[in-house]
Amino acid sequence: MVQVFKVLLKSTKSPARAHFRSNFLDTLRLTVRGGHGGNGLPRYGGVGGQGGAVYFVAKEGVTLRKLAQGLKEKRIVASSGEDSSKLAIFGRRGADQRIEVPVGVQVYDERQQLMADLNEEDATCIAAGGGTGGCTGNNFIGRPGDNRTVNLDLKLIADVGLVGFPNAGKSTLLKAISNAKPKIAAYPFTTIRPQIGTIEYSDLRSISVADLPGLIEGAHANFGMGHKFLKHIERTRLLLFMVDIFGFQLSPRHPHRDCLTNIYALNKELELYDPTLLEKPCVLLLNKMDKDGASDIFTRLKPNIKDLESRLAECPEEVRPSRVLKFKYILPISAKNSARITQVKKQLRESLDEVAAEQFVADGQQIKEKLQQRVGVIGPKIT
Ligand SMILES: Nc1nc2c(ncn2[C@@H]2O[C@H](COP(=O)(O)OP(=O)(O)OP(=O)(O)O)[C@@H](O)[C@H]2O)c(=O)[nH]1
Repeated sequence: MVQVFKVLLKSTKSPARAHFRSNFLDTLRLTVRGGHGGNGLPRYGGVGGQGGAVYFVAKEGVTLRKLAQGLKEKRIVASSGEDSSKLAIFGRRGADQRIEVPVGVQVYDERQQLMADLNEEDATCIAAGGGTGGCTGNNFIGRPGDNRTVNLDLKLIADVGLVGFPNAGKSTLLKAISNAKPKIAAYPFTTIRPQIGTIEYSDLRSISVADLPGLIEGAHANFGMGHKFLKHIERTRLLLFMVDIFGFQLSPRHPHRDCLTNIYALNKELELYDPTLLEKPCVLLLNKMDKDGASDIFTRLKPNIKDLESRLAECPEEVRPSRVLKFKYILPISAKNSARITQVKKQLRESLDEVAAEQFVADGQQIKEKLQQRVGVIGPKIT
């Protein structure tokens, strides 16, 4: 009987669902409390030890999932400071709680105010300070430490953010240009977590590319996974758009959109998420050029893709952006056959170098302006 139940219960578990379960965790909510300050000793003027603090340190290789699994509970409390005593007039400080978090985590308090942006290795943030020890200022009664709920929000850091609708061939491209091993299948939503691949060049230069899945038309209205993964795009320096040259249809209930309309739709989704993203430099890849008829479509649409304003009026209103993208490069490729992949790598590198050069000039100008403001008109002349 037990065996029968076991079999029956097992059979209710759909194998397909297991595939959709993602191990990726990019937000984590924790309660943190600094240690209580130790009491002072009024008779001897003894000072209680300060409570320990809870602090976060950014470390490569740490993931939020590992962190969550490593914690016994989602409440982290630092130790209290020691009371002052005749033997130890100055009470010992309570032990801190050091929590390692992934690089790229932003720490928000309960009011959703940003407390810290831990975007480089060893960046540190005190999440909850310890209470002060008892002393003359507080009648020798130790104070409680900070107590708050914090949200850890991970935003991946990559040089290039790869965006496109499902089934465009993003995973295939990532596999062809980098060391990543994403899952590839002929149905949409195969990729259910952001993947990062690294492109290695012969001169040891490397560029990281993040495949940001789940973007669909209407994601801004929380369709599908909504904009869950789009936040990761904020920290990329270059956007790499990918569309299927034959267009895309999300489901039989949705209209089939041709390649140009899909570019407008991607443009619109980004605009709705954050209009400043449209200012990022971007490159467009038109994929599946190996298939029959692809070259004709490309020849026909190329002038319109180069100048997206030209056919904007014909674009269906629901996917029409108010500001169009301007691509640095437009490349027809076949990710599957690795056709023009070397050129993609080359263009990505060149585009990033251009971005870095522009940033360098902009930073220089900013420093100059700041210096000029500081020295004013009577200071030394800054050229
Ligand atoms: N003919 C052809 N098929 C391709 C090409 N690139 C990808 N495909 C196929 O298109 C399908 C989808 O490819 P994926 O790489 O999984 O697409 P994706 O954009 O990562 O899809 P999601 O995981 O749903 O976001 C697969 O069947 C691929 O084999 C190409 O250049 N030519």
